[in-house]
This record gives sequence, structure tokens and C-alpha cells, in this order.
Amino acid sequence: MTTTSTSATTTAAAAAASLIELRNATRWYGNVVAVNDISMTLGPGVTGLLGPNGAGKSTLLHMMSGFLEPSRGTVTIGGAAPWRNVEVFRTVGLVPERDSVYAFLTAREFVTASAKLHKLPNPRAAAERALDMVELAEAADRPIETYSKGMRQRAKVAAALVHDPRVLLLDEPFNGMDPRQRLHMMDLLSGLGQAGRVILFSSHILEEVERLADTVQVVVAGRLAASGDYRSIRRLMTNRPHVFLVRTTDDRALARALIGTQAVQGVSLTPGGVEVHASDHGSFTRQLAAVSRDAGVGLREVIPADESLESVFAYLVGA
Ligand SMILES: Nc1ncnc2c1ncn2[C@@H]1O[C@H](COP(=O)(O)OP(=O)(O)OP(=O)(O)O)[C@@H](O)[C@H]1O
Repeated sequence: MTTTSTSATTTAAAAAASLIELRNATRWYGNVVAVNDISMTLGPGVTGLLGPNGAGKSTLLHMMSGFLEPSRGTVTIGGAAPWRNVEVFRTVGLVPERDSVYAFLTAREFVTASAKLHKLPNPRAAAERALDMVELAEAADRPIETYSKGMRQRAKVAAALVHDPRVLLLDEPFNGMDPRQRLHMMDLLSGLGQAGRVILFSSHILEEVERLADTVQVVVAGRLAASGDYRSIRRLMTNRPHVFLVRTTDDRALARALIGTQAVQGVSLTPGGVEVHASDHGSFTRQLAAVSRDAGVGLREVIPADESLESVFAYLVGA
């Protein structure tokens, strides 16, 4: 009984020590407000930080890892502010978006250098452990410049994990990877999440987040647009009205036929074709073929006009 409550206390204490908390965190660069009044709490497991380019994801990660000071509000990890705080630095690993690595080094040299930077008592052993974790031990004596993109990413993850941090922050870790490399990285991150680490990775690709993250934080134009369970956010995104431009052999006839179709909210004739506002992506695309056939209209092209991630995000923030 005592043992159980002691271990429960230990687990709770470990979770509290790695909790990331943002309270009204704001960061500007000159006139540019990169992060605007964001509050969130992140705990153990894998969280996706989703947003279009320029949304403020890197700025958020850099504030969490202590490389940037918030202009206003607070960012804490385990209750302490990371900005220029060596104690917090010891509990956090950052995998930056760019390859900020001397490519002539081998992965073993690079990861060992990271271990030395952290003043670990046994840098070589720590480097071996980290290289094993990312399954790079066999190739670790080759210069990083001979690596594939996926291997280079894994070398960066090993360097970030070398001091066994409770928190791992990754900026676009899947960029440029092929599907096999992606799967490998996903397995690695989900294993770390299951082991109780706080994993936060940024991405502008919905599918990556869908496959990996338990929870999602969506940022748009520096603001938090949605947060929580992925599925409910996804539903919100897919239930929004969809706009299509349909080019046909007889636009006017198709427009007439579409009015009153269940999945269609509005139709307008434009010089480029029929602009359709559909309530549901799936049922509209399924109904369109039958409706046009019945109307004797040939379909030339169906262009989803608002499928960019930016438009999905804009919908989420009600812009
Ligand atoms: N050092 C800087 N000086 C001035 N503006 C900056 C600086 N760094 C970022 N910004 C601006 O802050 C905003 C947020 O940038 P940030 O890099 O955090 O976004 P992001 O979501 O990570 O985008 P990306 O996916 O393109 O890296 C952008 O408008 C960007 O141009």
C-alpha cells in the first residue's frame, strides 16, 4: 500500500515536473506579432502543433525550449521559466527544423558532442544509448553528409535525447522524409510518448498529426484556433462548407440541376464555371456525377476551391 502510494506520488511528481504551461504567451519581432496571447497546458504523450506556414509554431517551440523570451505572458516547464534557465535546459530536448549540424561529423561524434555540452558524466555511454534509441548505432560512424534525410533527422533526435530529457520538442520532424522514414519516426515518437515523455511536434500536414498525435493544438496567425482531441477538431474541419468550381459542357443546366440537391447550399454561375457551396465534401462529390448525368451535362473539371490548409484554418478561426 505504501509502495503503491509512493510510486503514485513519484509518477505525479514526474508528470508535474514536465508539464508545459503557457499563460497568455505572446512574442513579437518588431511589428510582427508571431505568437498572440496563447494559453495551453501540455502533459505526457504526443501532441501535434498544427498550423500553416508562418503561424507561429517555431516561435512557440523556441519559447518553450528557452531560446526565446516571451514578450508578454509566461511559458513554464515544470513550473520554471525556460528562458536562459540551465535547469530547464537539462530537462528539454529540441530538434530544430533546419540541419544545424556540421555534416562532416559522424553521428556518433555529433551526439557525443551534445552529451558533452550537457556535461554528462559518461558522454560516450549516453551517446550510445541515444543512438540505439533511434536505431542509428550501426551507421553511427559514417559522416552525417552521407545520410538520407530520415537518418539526419534521427541523428538530430538522438542529439536531443542524449541527456534523457522529459520533454522533447520537434520542429517539422517529417519534412522531406519518404513514407518509410516517416513511419519509422512516428514509431519512435509514439514509443517515447507511451513511455511518459512529453512530446510536442509541429507540422503543417493534417495527416501526420492525425496518425501520431493524441491531442492537437492548432495555431493560426499567432493565435490558438482549436485544441484538444484530434477527432473532434477533424470533424469541425470536415463539416465546414466546401467550395468547388465545376466546369461542364452546360454550366447553366448543371446549376439548375444542383439547386435543391441535398448536399448543396448554394450555386452561382461564374465566368470560370459553376461555383458550388456544398455542406459536405463526401456526399457532394458522390452526388455530382449522378446529377450531371441525369441533366445530360458533361463534367469537364471539378476543382475544390478552398481545400488549402490555410482555408481550413481560416474557417476554424472564423476568418
Ligand atoms: N526573427 C524573426 N524576425 C522577424 N519576424 C519573424 C522572425 N521569426 C519569425 N518571424 C515571423 O513570425 C511569424 C511566425 O513565424 P514562425 O516561424 O514562428 O512560424 P511557423 O508556424 O513556424 O512557420 P513555418 O512553418 O513557416 O516555419 C511569421 O510571420 C514570421 O515571418
